[in-house]
Amino acid sequence: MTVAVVQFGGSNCDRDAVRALDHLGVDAERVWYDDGLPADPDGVVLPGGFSYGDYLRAGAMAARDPIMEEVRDAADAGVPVIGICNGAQIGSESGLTPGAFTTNASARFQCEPVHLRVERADTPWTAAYEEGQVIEVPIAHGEGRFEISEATHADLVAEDRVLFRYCDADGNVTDAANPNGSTDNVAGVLGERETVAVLMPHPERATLPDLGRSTDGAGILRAFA
Ligand SMILES: NC(=O)CC[C@H](N)C(=O)O
Repeated sequence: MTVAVVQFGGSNCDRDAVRALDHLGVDAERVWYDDGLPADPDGVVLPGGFSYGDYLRAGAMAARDPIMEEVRDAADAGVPVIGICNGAQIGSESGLTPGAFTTNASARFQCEPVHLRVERADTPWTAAYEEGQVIEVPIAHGEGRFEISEATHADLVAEDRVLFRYCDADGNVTDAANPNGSTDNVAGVLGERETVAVLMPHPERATLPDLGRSTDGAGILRAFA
Protein backbone atom coordinates (compact mmCIF):
# COMPACT_ATOMS: atom_id res chain seq x y z
CA MET A 1 0.00 0.00 0.00
CA THR A 2 1.55 3.20 -1.15
CA VAL A 3 0.94 6.44 -2.99
CA ALA A 4 1.20 5.92 -6.75
CA VAL A 5 2.88 8.74 -8.67
CA VAL A 6 1.81 8.12 -12.25
CA GLN A 7 4.52 8.69 -14.83
CA PHE A 8 3.37 9.31 -18.39
CA GLY A 9 5.71 9.69 -21.33
CA GLY A 10 6.86 13.28 -20.87
CA SER A 11 6.19 13.58 -17.14
CA ASN A 12 9.14 15.32 -15.48
CA CYS A 13 8.06 16.02 -11.91
CA ASP A 14 7.41 12.43 -10.85
CA ARG A 15 10.75 12.05 -9.07
CA ASP A 16 10.31 15.40 -7.35
CA ALA A 17 6.92 14.30 -6.06
CA VAL A 18 8.33 11.01 -4.73
CA ARG A 19 11.19 12.85 -3.00
CA ALA A 20 8.86 15.40 -1.44
CA LEU A 21 6.53 12.67 -0.20
CA ASP A 22 9.49 10.66 1.08
CA HIS A 23 10.61 13.73 3.03
CA LEU A 24 7.17 13.80 4.66
CA GLY A 25 7.46 10.13 5.56
CA VAL A 26 4.99 9.00 2.91
CA ASP A 27 5.68 5.78 1.07
CA ALA A 28 5.40 6.66 -2.62
CA GLU A 29 6.45 5.00 -5.83
CA ARG A 30 6.49 5.90 -9.48
CA VAL A 31 4.12 3.91 -11.63
CA TRP A 32 4.53 3.79 -15.41
CA TYR A 33 1.18 4.64 -16.98
CA ASP A 34 1.08 1.51 -19.10
CA ASP A 35 1.50 -0.77 -16.08
CA GLY A 36 -1.71 0.45 -14.46
CA LEU A 37 -2.27 1.36 -10.82
CA PRO A 38 -1.15 -0.99 -8.07
CA ALA A 39 -3.96 -2.68 -6.14
CA ASP A 40 -5.43 -0.55 -3.34
CA PRO A 41 -3.19 2.52 -3.58
CA ASP A 42 -3.26 4.84 -0.57
CA GLY A 43 -3.29 7.79 -2.93
CA VAL A 44 -2.57 8.89 -6.48
CA VAL A 45 -0.44 11.80 -7.67
CA LEU A 46 -0.66 12.96 -11.28
CA PRO A 47 2.64 14.85 -11.51
CA GLY A 48 3.76 17.75 -13.66
CA GLY A 49 5.57 17.71 -16.95
CA PHE A 50 4.83 17.61 -20.64
CA SER A 51 2.88 14.40 -21.20
CA TYR A 52 2.77 13.65 -24.93
CA GLY A 53 4.69 16.87 -25.45
CA ASP A 54 1.55 18.93 -24.71
CA TYR A 55 0.30 18.02 -28.20
CA LEU A 56 -3.29 18.96 -29.00
CA ARG A 57 -3.71 20.59 -25.58
CA ALA A 58 -1.71 20.00 -22.41
CA GLY A 59 -3.03 16.87 -20.69
CA ALA A 60 -5.54 16.02 -23.41
CA MET A 61 -3.82 12.86 -24.59
CA ALA A 62 -2.79 11.46 -21.20
CA ALA A 63 -6.39 11.97 -20.06
CA ARG A 64 -7.36 9.30 -22.56
CA ASP A 65 -4.87 6.68 -21.37
CA PRO A 66 -6.59 3.61 -19.87
CA ILE A 67 -4.88 4.22 -16.51
CA MET A 68 -7.06 7.31 -16.10
CA GLU A 69 -10.12 5.05 -15.90
CA GLU A 70 -8.42 3.35 -12.97
CA VAL A 71 -7.63 6.73 -11.45
CA ARG A 72 -11.27 7.79 -11.82
CA ASP A 73 -12.43 4.53 -10.20
CA ALA A 74 -9.97 5.06 -7.33
CA ALA A 75 -11.18 8.65 -6.92
CA ASP A 76 -14.80 7.46 -6.87
CA ALA A 77 -13.84 4.95 -4.19
CA GLY A 78 -12.51 7.76 -2.00
CA VAL A 79 -8.78 7.35 -2.67
CA PRO A 80 -7.08 10.77 -2.42
CA VAL A 81 -6.06 11.98 -5.88
CA ILE A 82 -4.15 15.17 -6.66
CA GLY A 83 -3.15 16.56 -10.05
CA ILE A 84 -0.23 18.98 -10.05
CA CYS A 85 0.37 21.27 -13.03
CA ASN A 86 0.40 18.90 -16.04
CA GLY A 87 -1.39 16.53 -13.66
CA ALA A 88 -4.01 19.24 -13.11
CA GLN A 89 -4.40 19.54 -16.85
CA ILE A 90 -4.80 15.76 -17.13
CA GLY A 91 -7.27 15.77 -14.25
CA SER A 92 -9.46 18.43 -15.77
CA GLU A 93 -9.20 16.94 -19.27
CA SER A 94 -10.34 13.60 -17.88
CA GLY A 95 -13.29 15.10 -16.03
CA LEU A 96 -11.99 14.61 -12.48
CA THR A 97 -12.45 18.33 -11.89
CA PRO A 98 -14.41 21.07 -13.70
CA GLY A 99 -12.99 23.68 -16.05
CA ALA A 100 -9.93 23.52 -18.29
CA PHE A 101 -6.41 24.94 -18.40
CA THR A 102 -5.36 26.81 -21.49
CA THR A 103 -2.61 29.09 -22.79
CA ASN A 104 -1.44 31.74 -20.34
CA ALA A 105 -2.66 35.27 -21.07
CA SER A 106 1.02 36.14 -21.62
CA ALA A 107 1.30 33.36 -24.23
CA ARG A 108 4.59 32.53 -22.50
CA PHE A 109 5.86 29.76 -20.27
CA GLN A 110 6.04 31.26 -16.77
CA CYS A 111 8.27 29.93 -14.01
CA GLU A 112 8.07 32.02 -10.86
CA PRO A 113 7.01 31.94 -7.21
CA VAL A 114 3.41 33.02 -6.64
CA HIS A 115 1.20 33.63 -3.63
CA LEU A 116 -1.91 31.58 -3.07
CA ARG A 117 -4.81 32.26 -0.73
CA VAL A 118 -6.09 29.14 0.97
CA GLU A 119 -9.85 29.31 0.39
CA ARG A 120 -10.77 26.16 2.30
CA ALA A 121 -8.91 24.81 5.30
CA ASP A 122 -11.26 21.91 5.95
CA THR A 123 -10.07 19.58 3.19
CA PRO A 124 -7.36 16.91 3.35
CA TRP A 125 -5.18 19.11 1.12
CA THR A 126 -5.39 22.19 3.27
CA ALA A 127 -5.87 20.92 6.83
CA ALA A 128 -2.33 22.18 7.62
CA TYR A 129 -3.37 25.80 6.91
CA GLU A 130 -5.80 28.42 8.16
CA GLU A 131 -8.56 29.64 5.89
CA GLY A 132 -7.33 32.84 4.23
CA GLN A 133 -3.66 31.98 4.85
CA VAL A 134 -1.26 33.13 2.15
CA ILE A 135 1.31 30.57 1.01
CA GLU A 136 4.15 30.82 -1.51
CA VAL A 137 4.49 28.05 -4.07
CA PRO A 138 6.09 28.22 -7.55
CA ILE A 139 4.33 27.92 -10.88
CA ALA A 140 5.96 26.60 -14.07
CA HIS A 141 3.55 26.38 -16.97
CA GLY A 142 2.61 27.63 -20.38
CA GLU A 143 -1.02 26.52 -20.23
CA GLY A 144 -2.16 27.36 -16.74
CA ARG A 145 -5.00 29.77 -17.39
CA PHE A 146 -8.11 28.35 -15.75
CA GLU A 147 -11.11 28.63 -18.05
CA ILE A 148 -14.66 27.66 -17.16
CA SER A 149 -18.14 28.48 -18.37
CA GLU A 150 -20.03 31.09 -16.37
CA ALA A 151 -22.64 28.59 -15.24
CA THR A 152 -20.08 25.97 -14.12
CA HIS A 153 -18.05 28.66 -12.40
CA ALA A 154 -21.14 29.80 -10.52
CA ASP A 155 -21.72 26.20 -9.39
CA LEU A 156 -18.07 25.85 -8.38
CA VAL A 157 -18.27 28.96 -6.22
CA ALA A 158 -21.69 28.05 -4.80
CA GLU A 159 -20.38 24.59 -3.89
CA ASP A 160 -17.26 26.15 -2.33
CA ARG A 161 -14.92 24.06 -4.44
CA VAL A 162 -12.26 26.70 -5.15
CA LEU A 163 -9.29 25.54 -3.08
CA PHE A 164 -6.68 28.21 -3.90
CA ARG A 165 -6.72 31.62 -5.58
CA TYR A 166 -3.72 33.59 -6.83
CA CYS A 167 -3.24 36.63 -4.61
CA ASP A 168 -0.65 39.19 -3.55
CA ALA A 169 1.54 38.82 -0.46
CA ASP A 170 -1.24 40.30 1.68
CA GLY A 171 -3.90 37.93 0.40
CA ASN A 172 -5.62 40.37 -1.95
CA VAL A 173 -7.05 38.60 -4.98
CA THR A 174 -6.34 41.09 -7.75
CA ASP A 175 -5.71 41.10 -11.50
CA ALA A 176 -2.12 42.15 -10.82
CA ALA A 177 -1.61 39.02 -8.71
CA ASN A 178 -3.09 36.75 -11.36
CA PRO A 179 -0.05 35.32 -13.19
CA ASN A 180 -1.80 33.72 -16.13
CA GLY A 181 -5.24 35.29 -16.55
CA SER A 182 -7.15 32.51 -14.77
CA THR A 183 -10.87 33.06 -14.33
CA ASP A 184 -11.53 34.41 -10.83
CA ASN A 185 -7.80 33.92 -10.02
CA VAL A 186 -8.48 30.20 -9.56
CA ALA A 187 -5.26 28.23 -8.98
CA GLY A 188 -6.73 24.99 -7.66
CA VAL A 189 -10.12 23.32 -7.41
CA LEU A 190 -11.76 20.35 -5.77
CA GLY A 191 -13.50 17.54 -7.59
CA GLU A 192 -16.92 16.29 -6.59
CA ARG A 193 -15.25 14.72 -3.59
CA GLU A 194 -12.95 16.73 -1.35
CA THR A 195 -10.44 13.92 -1.70
CA VAL A 196 -9.86 14.95 -5.33
CA ALA A 197 -8.03 18.16 -6.17
CA VAL A 198 -5.99 19.75 -8.94
CA LEU A 199 -3.74 22.80 -8.82
CA MET A 200 -1.34 24.47 -11.23
CA PRO A 201 1.37 25.50 -8.70
CA HIS A 202 3.93 22.89 -7.62
CA PRO A 203 3.79 21.97 -3.92
CA GLU A 204 6.51 19.34 -4.44
CA ARG A 205 8.89 22.18 -5.38
CA ALA A 206 8.10 23.94 -2.10
CA THR A 207 8.53 21.09 0.35
CA LEU A 208 12.22 20.24 0.76
CA PRO A 209 14.08 22.66 3.07
CA ASP A 210 17.34 21.87 1.22
CA LEU A 211 16.11 23.85 -1.78
CA GLY A 212 16.43 27.00 0.30
CA ARG A 213 13.06 28.33 -0.82
CA SER A 214 9.54 28.30 0.57
CA THR A 215 8.42 25.03 2.12
CA ASP A 216 4.79 26.16 2.18
CA GLY A 217 3.72 23.44 -0.24
CA ALA A 218 4.42 20.66 2.25
CA GLY A 219 1.02 21.14 3.86
CA ILE A 220 -0.72 20.11 0.65
CA LEU A 221 1.21 16.85 0.33
CA ARG A 222 0.67 16.14 4.03
CA ALA A 223 -2.78 14.98 2.94
CA PHE A 224 -1.06 11.66 2.26
CA ALA A 225 0.86 11.53 5.55
N1 LIG B 1 5.29 22.03 -15.06
C1 LIG B 1 4.32 21.51 -15.75
O1 LIG B 1 3.70 20.52 -15.35
C2 LIG B 1 4.04 22.11 -17.10
C3 LIG B 1 2.65 21.80 -17.59
C4 LIG B 1 2.47 22.02 -19.08
N2 LIG B 1 3.46 21.32 -19.84
C5 LIG B 1 2.45 23.49 -19.36
O2 LIG B 1 3.43 24.05 -19.79
O3 LIG B 1 1.44 24.11 -19.18
